[in-house]
Amino acid sequence: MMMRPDAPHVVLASGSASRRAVLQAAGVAFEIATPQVDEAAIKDACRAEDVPVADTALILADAKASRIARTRPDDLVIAADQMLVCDGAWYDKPADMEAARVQLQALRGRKHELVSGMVAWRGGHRVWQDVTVSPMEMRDFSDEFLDAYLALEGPTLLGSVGAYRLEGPGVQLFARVGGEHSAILGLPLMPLLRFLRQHHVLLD
Ligand SMILES: Nc1nc2c(ncn2[C@H]2C[C@H](O)[C@@H](COP(=O)(O)OP(=O)(O)OP(=O)(O)O)O2)c(=O)[nH]1
Repeated sequence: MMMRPDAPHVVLASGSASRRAVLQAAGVAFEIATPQVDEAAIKDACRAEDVPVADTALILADAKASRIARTRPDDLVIAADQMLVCDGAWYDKPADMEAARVQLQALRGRKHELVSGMVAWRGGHRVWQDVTVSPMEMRDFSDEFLDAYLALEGPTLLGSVGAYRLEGPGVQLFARVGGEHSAILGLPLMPLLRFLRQHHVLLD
């Protein structure tokens, strides 16, 4: 690992397999803790109060980090939340495969943004935050292509805010993608690794 010997204990407050895989592959040593947060209720409240999407992502990330940080004041707790916005409408992880089909049909041939909010908490408060926006554009794929994609990927798509996975055959859904690959998968590494070096976690 690329960790400093005096690094604080790092906790990823997430139940996301994608985030865990991205951080692990980056050579960061961390523990996983899965926060119990009613994200839908927070999202609904933010939508009702016209909270901007970037602020909503940070509010959700804070909710996850603070739940775990409360009992771990000395650890560095990292959390993230990713929102999908298309022409002002917010999309969420699909409830089932039919919802995944409907969502992909709504996004095809159009541009959308993935808005990732990340926070770090230590000593009972937020010590860092970042918002990264990934511009995405789906091609106008056929229903035949969509049927084949849904059959191939199956329920793995239900864990993704876009009802797609960019890695693997999901890349065929797109006309163009923008920004870091890791940001699309839910954990923007460039800003996070910069912070971890500044916070004396990773070797500089
Ligand atoms: N494998 C994969 N996952 C993706 C992709 N795009 C988005 N995701 C996943 C990453 C996150 O797990 C999820 C975004 O939803 P959330 O930010 O609410 O996170 P989630 O509830 O899954 O986990 P967490 O809140 O961190 O416990 O979508 C992709 O292209 N590939």
